[in-house]
Amino acid sequence: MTIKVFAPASIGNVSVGFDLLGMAVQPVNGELLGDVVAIEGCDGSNQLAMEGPFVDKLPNDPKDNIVFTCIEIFQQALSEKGQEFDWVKLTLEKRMPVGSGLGSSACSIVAALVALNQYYQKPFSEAQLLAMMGQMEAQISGSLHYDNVAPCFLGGLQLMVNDKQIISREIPSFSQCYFVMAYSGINVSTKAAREVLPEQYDKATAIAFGQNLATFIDACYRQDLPQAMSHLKDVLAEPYRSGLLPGFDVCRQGVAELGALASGISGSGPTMFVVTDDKENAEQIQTFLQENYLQSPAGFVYICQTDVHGARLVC
Ligand SMILES: Nc1ncnc2c1ncn2[C@@H]1O[C@H](COP(=O)(O)OP(=O)(O)OP(=O)(O)O)[C@@H](O)[C@H]1O
Ligand SMILES: N[C@@H](CCO)C(=O)O
Repeated sequence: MTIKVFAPASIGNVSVGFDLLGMAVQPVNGELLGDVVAIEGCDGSNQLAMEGPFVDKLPNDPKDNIVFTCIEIFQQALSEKGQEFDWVKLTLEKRMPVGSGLGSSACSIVAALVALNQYYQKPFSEAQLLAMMGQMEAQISGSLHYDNVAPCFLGGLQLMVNDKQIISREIPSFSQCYFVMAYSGINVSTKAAREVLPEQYDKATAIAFGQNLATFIDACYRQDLPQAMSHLKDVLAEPYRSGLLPGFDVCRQGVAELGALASGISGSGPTMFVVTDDKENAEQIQTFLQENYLQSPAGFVYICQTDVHGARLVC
């Protein structure tokens, strides 16, 4: 029997929590914004097939795909537990553009590891799986950060905590909000977008960062939308990354004039996210971004809300 797992797109950083905060999103029109991985048993050796709208952006050799590495590390972990295993064939439906800021590699990693855990009868706990997901993401982006894999796996708004047993805790999000996600259609590598950041920050920036994050989290717990939105500011990455994103500053100004509550870079970009609590306003913002932010035919704009489910089995 074939098992199929879907893993959703996510907003890394959510402006205030560089590497520490992430939120899963789902389009309100019901489309699947994320990757799907199917798994079944096979003979001889492990296999990976690839399909989907963004398959041409992946490495040609399946062995260079992060999903193949997921199979290898998962089976190695099974061996270390003394558990025998059979060979598997995975099929990756690559629905997410690579280097998009939507957690594209995280979607593949999470869908693959959840599918493997399901196929092999759940040998690993949620925390063990999340640790493996972080390890895989670090291999791709060059640094360990969970702000895409954790929300993609667990759903909702997730805050990374410095505790290996837990790794991530869910924070109450704003279920009334719409997140307009505009992928401009260009590729921004996470590694490159990390290299433009300074090694050190000054005291005023450190204080502003701490205040924004703490105030935002407090507002989430009190469901105080105005306070949350007035502090949704990125003082660490956005000042250095906005130059990599053609049209970002102009569009930011444009959506503010349309009444957006806040906006920012999703992960390392180029996707921009815009927050509003009004559906009609979300539609206006969607049209504006379609007309002004897209740089290539590969771009798209979705109106999303928080995805509270995370990775899940699909038919
Ligand atoms: N299944 C996969 N999905 C995405 N990228 C993959 C996959 N397998 C291998 N790669 C490679 O990993 C790298 C991913 O780069 P990067 O981390 O910048 O992208 P990303 O994860 O798509 O970014 P983002 O999190 O901003 O969406 C690319 O070089 C890509 O070829
Ligand atoms: N927190 C990571 C997310 C990458 O998508 C970064 O901003 O580099």
